[in-house]
Amino acid sequence: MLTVRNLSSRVLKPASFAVASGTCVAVQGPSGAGKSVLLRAIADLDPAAGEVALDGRPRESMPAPRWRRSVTYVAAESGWWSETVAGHFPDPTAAVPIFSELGLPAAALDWPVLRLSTGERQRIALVRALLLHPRVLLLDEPTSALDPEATALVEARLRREQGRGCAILIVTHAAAQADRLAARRLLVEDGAVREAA
Ligand SMILES: Nc1ncnc2c1ncn2[C@@H]1O[C@H](COP(=O)(O)OP(=O)(O)OP(=O)(O)O)[C@@H](O)[C@H]1O
Repeated sequence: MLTVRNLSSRVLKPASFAVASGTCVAVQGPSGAGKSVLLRAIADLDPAAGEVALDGRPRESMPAPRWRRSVTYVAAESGWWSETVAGHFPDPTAAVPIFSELGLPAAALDWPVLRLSTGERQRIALVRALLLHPRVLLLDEPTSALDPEATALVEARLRREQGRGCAILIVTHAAAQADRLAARRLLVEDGAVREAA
């Protein structure tokens, strides 16, 4: 269970909600409303006041890198620090089965990052996060550049993550995707977060 209480920042108005293990919550709202800011604040990537806890354990009780491995943020545009795809994986062979699940060929490990399409980047960034076996996935528009087939593959994988108890917060502008994946919706408007009816 991820618990957020009075989480606030320069952009974010105090937000309180919980996401149970194995459930998915869609985060929706207009462009610039604060959806990414919310996810980044939960992941402890930007300064924010308030309390965030995982299964009752406050995030202050663990080192920040450990928190971010358990509560993993996948940005809309991820960072890359190595020339090839394989350079982003401590154990590239472990990535191969998930590549396949997401419709990526194993050969993509040898590709230079520079040649990757936006949709390939999105999926490979997701693989990086999945290999951490996080307790919570914070996904920022993870399928915005994908065709319907690849989107379906990603959604199937996310359902499996839920099945193993992962809690998911997914920012999506696609109402149909929220319907398919999420049991609840959070609406972000002008930095304020509320439960959608
Ligand atoms: N570090 C920051 N300091 C000040 N303002 C910021 C910071 N980061 C983002 N903002 C602003 O906060 C607002 C919310 O940004 P955010 O990226 O969360 O929007 P969003 O809801 O994710 O939008 P989109 O759907 O377009 O991705 C924007 O006006 C943005 O310019």
